[in-house]
Amino acid sequence: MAHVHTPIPALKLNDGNSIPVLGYGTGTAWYKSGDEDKIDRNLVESVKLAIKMEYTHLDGAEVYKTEPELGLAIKESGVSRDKLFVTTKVMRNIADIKGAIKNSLRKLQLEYVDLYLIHSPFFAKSDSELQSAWATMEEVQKAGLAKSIGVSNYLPQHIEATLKTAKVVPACNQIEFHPYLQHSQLVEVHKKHGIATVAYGPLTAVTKAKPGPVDEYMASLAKKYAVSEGEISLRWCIDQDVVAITTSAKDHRLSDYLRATTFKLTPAEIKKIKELGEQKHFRGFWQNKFDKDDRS
Ligand SMILES: NC(=O)c1ccc[n+]([C@@H]2O[C@H](COP(=O)([O-])OP(=O)(O)OC[C@H]3O[C@@H](n4cnc5c(N)ncnc54)[C@H](O)[C@@H]3O)[C@@H](O)[C@H]2O)c1
Ligand SMILES: OCCc1c[nH]c2ccccc12
Repeated sequence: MAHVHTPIPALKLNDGNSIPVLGYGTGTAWYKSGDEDKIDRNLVESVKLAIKMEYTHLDGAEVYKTEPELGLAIKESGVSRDKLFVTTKVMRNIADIKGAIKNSLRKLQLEYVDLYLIHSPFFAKSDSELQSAWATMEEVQKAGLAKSIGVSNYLPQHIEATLKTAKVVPACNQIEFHPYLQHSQLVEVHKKHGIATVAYGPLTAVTKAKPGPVDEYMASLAKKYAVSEGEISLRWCIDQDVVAITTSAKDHRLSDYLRATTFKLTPAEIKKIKELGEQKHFRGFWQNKFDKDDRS
């Protein structure tokens, strides 16, 4: 297990804060379907190992029920709070965002999170519900409970509706993003407003959607850079200024992923993956919420 000690670089957000370009997620491989109070020590130890490996960006959510483990790992790591970038999200308690963040902070044993996200727009039956939820997010930021505020799983129409009344532009939109779901229209909207794109499921093309048109090319790039196809996938995000959130319950994968910070793809390579990826459409999350063919 080769440890790579290149610090993970950060991207500047529109509010002046910085977000590390590679994050460790506690959804997917880790979320708990059972009792939130029953601590998963494997997760605590995995987060501590990640922090030791110099991952600083940790992604949680109230619905993953993993905030207690994140909090314990941060505490037991002994790393100072200001060296870490902690995200959590609100979904179940969207009707009481202030109560939700206070509850999350209590479980995380933290005074503030670096980034607080509305987990999805699907709670809203009207634009005004999106707008009033966002106004409450702004209050949460003002109160110092979250350094940055953003959204997740928003489509262009949700962003435009939110921006009509927003005082603060969302710092980011965390979305499923990989060669088979490039959201080109949405990413254009992000760029226009200075909203950072944060990718979840960045490995999807090589872990869940094979066989596909990028397979052969990804394999050739993995050989060229002496990394795995997964790290090519992460680098493909990072080289487009897209923050990548990945995870694994396997220690060796966490260390392998860090190789994504040690090389760069050429503009031609980025473009070729883009073009090959456009030949296939695949969505791994929230299939019941998005229109089957919606690639925006
Ligand atoms: N906002 C949202 O709605 C939302 C949705 C999904 C995920 N997320 C966040 O993003 C994080 C990462 O999401 P993800 O897990 O889909 O990301 P990912 O695409 O990086 O996949 C990681 C998974 O792939 C597995 N993997 C890695 N290499 C592999 C290989 N060679 N072969 C087979 N499997 C391999 C890992 O063990 C891990 O389980 C989540 O933990 C969560 O924090 C957010
Ligand atoms: O963010 C990941 C997608 C998601 C939505 N609701 C959940 C509940 C438990 C685990 C993951 C999710």
